[in-house]
Amino acid sequence: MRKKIVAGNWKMNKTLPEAQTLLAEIDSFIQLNSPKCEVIVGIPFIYLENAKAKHKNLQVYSEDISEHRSGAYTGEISAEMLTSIHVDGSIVGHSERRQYHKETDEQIGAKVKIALDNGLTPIFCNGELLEERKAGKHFEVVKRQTEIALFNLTAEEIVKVVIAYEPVWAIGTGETATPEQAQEIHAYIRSLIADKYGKEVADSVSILYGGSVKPDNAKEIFSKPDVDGGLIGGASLNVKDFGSLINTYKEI
Ligand SMILES: O=C[C@H](O)COP(=O)(O)O
Repeated sequence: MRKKIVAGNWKMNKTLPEAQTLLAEIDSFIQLNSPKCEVIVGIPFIYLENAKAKHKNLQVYSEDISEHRSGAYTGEISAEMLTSIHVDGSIVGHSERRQYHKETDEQIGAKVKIALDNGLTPIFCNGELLEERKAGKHFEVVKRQTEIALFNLTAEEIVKVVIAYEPVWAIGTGETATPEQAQEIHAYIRSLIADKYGKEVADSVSILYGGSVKPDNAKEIFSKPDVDGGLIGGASLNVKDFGSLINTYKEI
């Protein structure tokens, strides 16, 4: 049975006091509510050390990672640095990194690999732009992104990757893919993995949906058979909404 996961991605939000308050609230929520899914918080680099030091049981992820191991890469944060402060994983290839920092599928593949090599769980993001969806190219785009970034991995490696399908047109827009659209493309991604690595491997990879998931639409989306949870932006910024999304798994 593959893992069900509710992961937050704070993006570039929260000051240190705000971050500390929200992390403490999420930690208490988990202790009081015994979630039926894994809970992950993806937070800005500068809060990671403090978060892991204060909340040992929280799964804390960075929002990015360097594709390089070490050296003259000013401003970059390496996998080794992250593991040295006990970070659990990294979001990799988010569409905002692809769009604003021009990250390529090849670079994203290198980031996935370096995360795995250092014992960090990568949440690998894929997903099409609005114009690609309108042109009916979403399957083709997601196939290319997935194959280039992941299909050099071994079966033992790919089962450690979490995939997050995030249609770019649904991120922060209030517009979500319908549960049927999410199911269709999640099943397609799983079929790509099955064709390359076999059904058993494909069935063990968690595929999250991201894009305007809120308490009022989560149950329908998370109930689909190939949707294993969500990568949550806006609704992960307060404990009421994030907690409600986590508790959705008690109703499914
Ligand atoms: O990483 C999270 C996604 O970009 C979704 O963001 P959103 O829930 O604010 O639409």
